[in-house]
Amino acid sequence: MTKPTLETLRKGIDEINLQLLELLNKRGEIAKEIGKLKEMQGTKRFDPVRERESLNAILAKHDGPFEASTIQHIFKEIFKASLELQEDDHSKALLVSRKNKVEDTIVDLKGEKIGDGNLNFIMGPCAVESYDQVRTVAEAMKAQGIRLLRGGAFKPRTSPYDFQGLGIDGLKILRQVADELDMVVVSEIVNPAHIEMATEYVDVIQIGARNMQNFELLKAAGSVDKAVLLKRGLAATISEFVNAAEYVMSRGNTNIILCERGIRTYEKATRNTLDISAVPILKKETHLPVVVDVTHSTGRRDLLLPCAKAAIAIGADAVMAEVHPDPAVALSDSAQQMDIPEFQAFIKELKGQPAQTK
Ligand SMILES: C=C(O[C@@H]1C=C(C(=O)O)C=C[C@H]1O)C(=O)O
Repeated sequence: MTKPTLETLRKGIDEINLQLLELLNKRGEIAKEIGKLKEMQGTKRFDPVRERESLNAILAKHDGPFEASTIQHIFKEIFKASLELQEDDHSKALLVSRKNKVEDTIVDLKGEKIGDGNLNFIMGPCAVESYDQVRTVAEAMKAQGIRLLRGGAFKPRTSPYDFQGLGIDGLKILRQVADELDMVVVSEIVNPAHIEMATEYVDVIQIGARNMQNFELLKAAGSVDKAVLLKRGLAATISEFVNAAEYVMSRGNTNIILCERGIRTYEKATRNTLDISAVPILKKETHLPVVVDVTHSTGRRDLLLPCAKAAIAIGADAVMAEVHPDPAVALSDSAQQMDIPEFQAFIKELKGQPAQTK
């Protein structure tokens, strides 16, 4: 008897591959038929009891050379794929997904559009400290044609002993200044019970990175008629981020702006690592506008401009950054806020950028 050669052995494998392929597809067709029957009967597609019985029957007949656990794993994958075949594509696509809506969502904030192909800016102090502080920054913004005014009134700080924000008084200051100068208020809300109250003062409810998976807050924000700016969590994957946006949209609120604000990595040179590739991924997978917060992602004033340029070049709909009349004495984030001359130079430089390619 001649020993089989590598070539003949591989030929055997090739034939089996094709048999497996044919059998898998035959099995898939049957699973689809079963799916239709279940649809008609109104029964659940996933049937763990049936899967357990099938696995037991398979394992009872199993006799090497693979480990039983390996066989179980392979068949479980087949069951899972069969189950997916039974679910129709539309019911699986998220509301925020491009599969569900091909056109870009444009969020219109009192005439300021985000997501219409033109670059916009969301600027303002990290935290609202006083009327004069907000008014000074807002006037400087207005002079540059920027109307989207951000400012924190409820500040989720890492330390409970750091400045926690002025709360409702801070929202009132923002509203007053915005009304005086015809601007739009973007401010973070941290408590689901505050959402209703906030709608009186803010035009955009910001959900901060630390609350990206605060599902009760997401649901509350999804239930009101106010735009939501949702920041990516510090350690959230893109899929988790997209699902957080889905929580908001599932409650009926379609005015959502996504914000990439850097993620936590091992790198210490910046406060967070700006995940710039998240921008085109989010734009491809969802129909929502995407903003890049260059302040929190970098935590460094010297990196604001280059990172904003990168954000614009890669297709961000808006750039978010913080401005304070005197950053050195700011009650929060003093190392990363721009003063007013720096802000003016920043905008001048960015407005000279070539138009983004879409
Ligand atoms: C095909 C069915 O639907 C699902 C898929 C299964 C499979 O691929 O074997 C088993 C049970 C269900 O979770 C079925 O119910 O028989």
